[in-house]
Amino acid sequence: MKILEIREAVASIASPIRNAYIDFSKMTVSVVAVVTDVIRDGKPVIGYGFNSNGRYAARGLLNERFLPRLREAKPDELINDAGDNLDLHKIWSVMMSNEKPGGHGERSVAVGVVDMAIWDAVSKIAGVPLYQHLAHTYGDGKADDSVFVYAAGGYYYSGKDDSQLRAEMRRYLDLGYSVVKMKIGGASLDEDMRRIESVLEVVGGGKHLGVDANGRFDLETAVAYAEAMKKYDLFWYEEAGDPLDYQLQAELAKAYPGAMATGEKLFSHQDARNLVRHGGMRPDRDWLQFDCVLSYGLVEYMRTLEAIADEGFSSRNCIPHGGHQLSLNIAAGLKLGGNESYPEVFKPFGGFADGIRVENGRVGLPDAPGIGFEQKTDLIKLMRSITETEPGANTVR
Ligand SMILES: O=C([O-])CC(=O)C(=O)O
Ligand SMILES: [Mg+2]
Repeated sequence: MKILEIREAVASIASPIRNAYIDFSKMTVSVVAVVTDVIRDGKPVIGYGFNSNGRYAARGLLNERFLPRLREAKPDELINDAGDNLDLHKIWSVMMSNEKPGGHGERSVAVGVVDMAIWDAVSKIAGVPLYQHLAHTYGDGKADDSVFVYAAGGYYYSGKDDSQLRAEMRRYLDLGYSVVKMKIGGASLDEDMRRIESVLEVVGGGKHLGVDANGRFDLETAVAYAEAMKKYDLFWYEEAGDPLDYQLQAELAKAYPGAMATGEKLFSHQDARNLVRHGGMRPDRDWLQFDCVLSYGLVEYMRTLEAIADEGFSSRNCIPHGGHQLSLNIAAGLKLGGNESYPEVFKPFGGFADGIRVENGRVGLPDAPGIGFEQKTDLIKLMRSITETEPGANTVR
């Protein structure tokens, strides 16, 4: 078997929302389609991938380095020994040939997009949903039947007041979520506490609310928020300071007895290992949010899971950033603590297969081969349409 073609396109996920650091008015994602010569149900198997959200499309890196390496490789450098499927680990090494270690930058995003598409193709060729493939190949053979998901939103945008924020959170509860998340750090401390208290009235207590500062605070501000929020006993306090400031995180742990969460902007297993070694994160209560697509894909994420295990953390400590179906499959197949979900933003890239409902804060997964994109009509339609145009003509829509 072989890869016949890899198509690349860029899609817009722009919206008027804002977190404490950026607005999303120009946000884009890369989409790739890996076309194989394997026929299933009378059609060639095509794997799809996209790069989560928050880091912009990686078009230059894909076209200058990572896709040419795959196109130039001999077919047997990319397939397994039996010759009947692609080999993710070999493909990863081909993409990363002639890349120095460290300084991960955003090449990890480009590699992650391709990695997602290959996992989709591999599980379609194997004829099973990816979560089952993962449970059989790397786990204990049995995937979780459902996954904890929380509703991320609570963004700032112009003209949004507390009653709109409360109404948004009520919609999430009505959809079946039991935990919601809102942004902090984009307003004054007093204003944010008012916003938090207003949401707490709706969700019924701190255990149902996480807050996310998106890395905005210095140590003094992070601790001031910690002091002010301690009494709420929140689900978690996310990304207080700069993602690479492990000392800040460790100091915060001393001031904040509640659960902390971070890691969405760490893009390699080495960075993840540094966080759990030096960031004061506590396996008995804290959460790790590495998003595999932003961080070299699932091949690397498995190394990350090993690295955190060496420091006393379990896969159940992980609730990845990004709200995409790849992490949902990983959560079920490799037994993570859950997954993020964005019921109202980053459409159609976030969300679940059509007809799958959230119940008591948990979702099931579709029973079809692959990641489940074909079972999410709006997403597959978009990914097909932008990757089926003439090469080079694929534009942001
Ligand atoms: O606002 C963002 O960039 C997304 C984010 O942090 C999250 O989902 O945790
Ligand atoms: Mg976040």
